[in-house]
Order: sequence, then C-alpha cells, then structure tokens
Amino acid sequence: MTNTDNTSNTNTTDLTETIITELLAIKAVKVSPSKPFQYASGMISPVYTDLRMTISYPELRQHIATGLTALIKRQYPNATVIAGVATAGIPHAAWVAEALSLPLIYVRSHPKDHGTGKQIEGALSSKDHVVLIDDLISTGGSVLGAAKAVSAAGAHVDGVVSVFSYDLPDATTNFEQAKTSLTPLLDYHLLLEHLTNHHELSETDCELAKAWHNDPWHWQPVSM
Ligand SMILES: O=P(O)(O)OC[C@H]1O[C@H](OP(=O)(O)OP(=O)(O)O)[C@H](O)[C@@H]1O
Ligand SMILES: O=C(O)c1cc(=O)[nH]c(=O)[nH]1
Repeated sequence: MTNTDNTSNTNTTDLTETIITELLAIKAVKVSPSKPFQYASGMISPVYTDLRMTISYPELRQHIATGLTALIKRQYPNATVIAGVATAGIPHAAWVAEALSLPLIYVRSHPKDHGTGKQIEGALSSKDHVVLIDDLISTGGSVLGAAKAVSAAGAHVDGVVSVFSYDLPDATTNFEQAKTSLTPLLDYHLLLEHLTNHHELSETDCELAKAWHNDPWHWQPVSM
C-alpha cells in the first residue's frame, strides 16, 4: 500500500470537529454522574460513548471511515490486512478495508465454542501486516487481546487505530507493555474541550468528567 494521504492538519482538525459535533447530535455521548455506567473492564464512569450508534448514520460513519483511512495511510502504509475487533470494531473495519481495497478479517473476544472453533475469521497468513480497528479504547484490553491472537497466528501487528480513546493511563501502560502503537481519531481531551467551548456541559459535569479521568478506578458516583 502506498502512502497517498493528502489530508492536511487543518482538514484533519475540521474532520474531527465535525465528527464530535455529529456524535453529540445523535446523543452518542452520555454524562450521568448519579447513575454511572460500567465499562467492559469493570470500571465505573459518569461518561459513556456509544459509538455503536454511528453505524445508523451514513454521513457520520463515512466521516469516521475517511478519518481512519487517512490515519492508516499515514501511520501504517505497509498494512496488508484490516482487522475489526468484535463486535463494535467490525463495521468500521469493513468500511475502511473497502476504502483501502484491502482484505478484511475480524477477531472474536474468544474462540468460537462450536463450528470451526476459530477466534479469527477471514484469511490471514504469516506474511500479513495487520492494522486492528476497535471503535473505542478504555483500557485497551479488548483490542490488545485481539492483537495477541493475530500475533499468535503468526502475522505481524503493525498497530491499532480507533475512533475514540479515553486516553487513560491503563491504556498507555497496556499498549507499552504489549509494544503496540495506538492512533485514535478522537480522544477524551478533544471531546471535553469541544463540550466546554460549546457550553454543552455544565461546569459541574465538566469537573466530574475530569475528576473521573484523573482517578477512574476510585471515582465514586455522585449521590443525588
Ligand atoms: O479498552 P477496553 O477496556 O477493552 O474497552 C473498550 C471495549 O469495550 C467495548 O466493547 P464491549 O466489550 O462492550 O463489546 P461490544 O464491542 O461487543 O459491544 C468497546 O467496543 C471496546 O471494544
Ligand atoms: O470501556 C467500555 O466498555 C466502553 C466505554 C464507553 O464509553 N463506551 C463503550 O461502548 N464501551
């Protein structure tokens, strides 16, 4: 794959701002300090970003695919296979693979317990250079589990891209330990900056959102 990314920094900023605006318009981001959400890792948070909603909005999902495609062309120009992480990463991976004319695979969280018993679906060889796509990174546990399966199958993991990352210290540590790079399209700081600049979050909720991010495992729900 050749690197033909012409996206300037300004255009990238415009695109990420557009995507954040569109995510807020479809209410994909929820802030609920008194009734918090539990994440896949077990972490409790006042913020939830439901990127699964994006698949129902063609313009938004196309903006996401454009952004992810540009990231991959720039960061991982030698990729030969795009991998979607089950389940929410799969549709985005499919649209990106289509845009790049690259093969698609997807990786289950666990091997199937019937049929072929596979964890990785699709064709993968030991010569392949794989970029994994997950919709969202909190601790990175899901995508790094998928990356481990790809490595165990003998292929090379070039890196991970995601639509969003909370940019949590857990993820930084986990990606470092796995010697895997992560490039998200959007992150928590960009989101909070947008919400603050556009007065879409009360000062109290903004402080709460920051307090959670500073110490997510010890954050306590706000009693009302
Ligand atoms: O970085 P992590 O701590 O692993 O958390 C993020 C993962 O959690 C969510 O998936 P979930 O397990 O809810 O499953 P789904 O994709 O099937 O909805 C999300 O889609 C990511 O895959
Ligand atoms: O970590 C998670 O499980 C998670 C967090 C979030 O905001 N959204 C989501 O879909 N999953």
